[in-house]
Amino acid sequence: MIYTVTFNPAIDYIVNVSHFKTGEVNRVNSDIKYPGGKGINVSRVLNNFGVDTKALGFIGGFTGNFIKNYIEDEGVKTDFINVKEDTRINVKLKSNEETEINGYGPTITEENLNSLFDKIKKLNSEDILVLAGNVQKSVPRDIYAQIQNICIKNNVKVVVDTTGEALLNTLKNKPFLIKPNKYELSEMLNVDIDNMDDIIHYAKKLIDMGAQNVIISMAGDGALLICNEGVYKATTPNGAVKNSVGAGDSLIAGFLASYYKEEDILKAFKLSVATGSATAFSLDLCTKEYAMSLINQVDIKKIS
Ligand SMILES: Nc1ncnc2c1ncn2[C@@H]1O[C@H](COP(=O)(O)OP(=O)(O)OP(=O)(O)O)[C@@H](O)[C@H]1O
Ligand SMILES: O=P(O)(O)OC[C@@]1(O)O[C@H](CO)[C@@H](O)[C@@H]1O
Repeated sequence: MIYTVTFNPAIDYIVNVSHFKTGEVNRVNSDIKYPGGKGINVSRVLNNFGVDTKALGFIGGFTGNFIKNYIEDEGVKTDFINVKEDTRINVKLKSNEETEINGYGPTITEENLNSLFDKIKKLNSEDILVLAGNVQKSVPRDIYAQIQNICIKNNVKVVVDTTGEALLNTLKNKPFLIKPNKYELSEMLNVDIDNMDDIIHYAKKLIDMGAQNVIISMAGDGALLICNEGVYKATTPNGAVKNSVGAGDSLIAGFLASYYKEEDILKAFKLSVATGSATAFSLDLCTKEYAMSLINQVDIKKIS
């Protein structure tokens, strides 16, 4: 089973406004609410691919119930821990530019954390765990590293998709896969990144620091994979972007959907990029059929 943990789920409130202006009343052309949060997105796409997945994490209030009911109706298994405050609402404003306002999220208590640890202790070597998204300020900065320590004892592969210090803290525990985008790479290592050579150089540093496989996603410019066999670059398919929210999460889901069945890193990389793009070209997260229809447009080259 592929488990995901989302510490800070969200309702993604997507609003389309033509020519958004600050300081004025703007009327929306259309709006829609989706269950969101990075781990939840990974589970939703895995479920679309027919892969058995369970979403863990913390939800609260009417917003939390919306998420739970929506994804359970789609067929995603859930085992959330209820918290006292409401799950956040993240505003994704589509206008001439894309603007995001991500909420703070509910407080997580020590008791909440212990309940999560108890659930994670039950995973075994057949399972993969995805730790994805931002963790609230009430949670220790090394929480993902603490969870990895439980997983190491039970031989559970761990994928980490977060940023900054929280991600750096996990490297010593050898995560199976991490996926910073190029801006997150520059921010986490506190370096300027100007070109592809810089991206490769610093992505290799993440391998030296402990990551087993690193994907650097580069939106419309594709993605890089750094693994035992070398460095690979993937092109993206052509298409019109409708909503890129969750493209990175879809990339991880596509990777795992393939890897879980075939254990072939390069095949998994190919499907991952097709899946990320399929979501970028969709309003909601992508379907399996759409991702598969794009896979032949993904060209992978070994570049070192
Ligand atoms: N404009 C685009 N055209 C084609 N594919 C795209 C585009 N934007 C994203 N993708 C696909 O999605 C993948 C992930 O995108 P991106 O690098 O934006 O991830 P991210 O920053 O983690 O995204 P998010 O946080 O919004 O989920 C890319 O590697 C690519 O396959
Ligand atoms: O605030 P975080 O946890 O970093 O990101 C949360 C979020 O922006 O990530 C997902 C897209 O990747 C959205 O569904 C969600 O709103």
